[in-house]
Amino acid sequence: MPALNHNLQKLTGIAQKEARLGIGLMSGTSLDGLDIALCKFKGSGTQTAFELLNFITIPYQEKFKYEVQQVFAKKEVSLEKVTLLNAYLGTFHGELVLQALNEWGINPGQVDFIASHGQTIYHAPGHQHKQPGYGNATLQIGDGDHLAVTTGILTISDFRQKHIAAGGEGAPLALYGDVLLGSKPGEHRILLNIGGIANLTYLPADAVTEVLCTDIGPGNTLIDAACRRYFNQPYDADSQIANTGEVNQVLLDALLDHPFFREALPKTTGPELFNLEYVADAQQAVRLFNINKTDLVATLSAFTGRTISNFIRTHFNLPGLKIFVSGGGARNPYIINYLKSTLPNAAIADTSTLGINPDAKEAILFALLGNEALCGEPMAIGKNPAVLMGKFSFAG
Ligand SMILES: Nc1ncnc2c1ncn2[C@@H]1O[C@H](COP(=O)(O)OP(=O)(O)OP(=O)(O)O)[C@@H](O)[C@H]1O
Ligand SMILES: CC(=O)N[C@H]1[C@@H]2OC[C@@H](O2)[C@@H](O)[C@@H]1O[C@H](C)C(=O)O
Repeated sequence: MPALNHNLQKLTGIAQKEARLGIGLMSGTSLDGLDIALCKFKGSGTQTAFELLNFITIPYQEKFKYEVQQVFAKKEVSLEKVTLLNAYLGTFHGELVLQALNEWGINPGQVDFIASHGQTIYHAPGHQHKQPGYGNATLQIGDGDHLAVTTGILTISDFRQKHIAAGGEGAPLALYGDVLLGSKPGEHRILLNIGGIANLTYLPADAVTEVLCTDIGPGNTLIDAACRRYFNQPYDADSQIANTGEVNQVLLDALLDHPFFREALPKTTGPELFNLEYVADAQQAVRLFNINKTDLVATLSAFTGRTISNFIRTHFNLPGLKIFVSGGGARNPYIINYLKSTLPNAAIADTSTLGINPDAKEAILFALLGNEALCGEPMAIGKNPAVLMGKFSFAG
């Protein structure tokens, strides 16, 4: 039998190791920076033992954010810019990984794999694009080959395509990590992530078949967009703006009146739908042409709170429900207080009470998916695609 080439030999060696060091990378819809989580794994699937060794978010510079925004969540963009950014981002993320490893005093040679989400620039589930003849689609850029060659580390990337190929919408992938890291027999749990978009995984006390993972609607994306446009701030730090505004009930009702909220579950969305045009359309529908901008931020914050609490009350009105929050929205007091006051029967805490750093959770998820791609088996969870995801890029 011919010998395996050096890449396949190395790959097999990593998959068969007793313990693996993996880096998970997440660059979310908020475009705030690159989350880098260095994790140690033993085993896979339900036998996974995992430890977060280091975590950092390296913030993006304004110039870089501006470049990505040119091609982000827009129907028409420069194809040249997409092509340039696809390569640039892969190399850039690789450089940020090297920077983080240097700060942590770790030699890249010690790391077995990188699992990279890339940057979503367009998410197009069928219910949103409505183009006849086309199915669900999504596009993440930041090619894995560039990461692998820049760092010298085996890289696994582009996780969402397999999920779509196997019948999903390409998101949320949180499901696979949440089941492994967050389930507890005997407890009804919700793992709620409030990033640009809010999503949750419902983990019932016993039946894995009833696990549900879905996007809910906007998380911080509309609040951030209004803060950028009207206050020249990237976000509403500690809800300082929302807390001084008044919620406009008429606008809030108009924002809530959209077919997305009536779509079958599970469903996904993104800033392609939830953007300032969505807000302008809602204003138009109720002929509210002038609104004080502080009240607008309060109303958008209430919109996020209301969609999340409506969703949880409608689908999981259970005694003893425990909700664990992650993502930047866990640090938005307006949203968290809104949830606490409208879901009085649920215990709400952030995921640190589970030993999961709330800012690191999504980067950990991708590290975990990378570990599964290397040595796991497809997991059947309810009706979700039972597939291993990710494409392999070798350094040499
Ligand atoms: N102190 C704070 N006060 C209010 N909001 C905050 C605070 N810190 C972070 N945020 C919010 O969290 C956002 C970043 O969240 P996160 O990093 O979870 O998003 P993301 O990973 O890009 O999103 P997604 O999960 O949708 O891809 C910021 O843009 C801001 O809206
Ligand atoms: C297409 C895409 O990038 N979706 C993200 C986004 O951010 C939150 C929400 O929308 C979620 O569906 C998803 O990310 C997480 C990591 C997921 O797939 O679980």
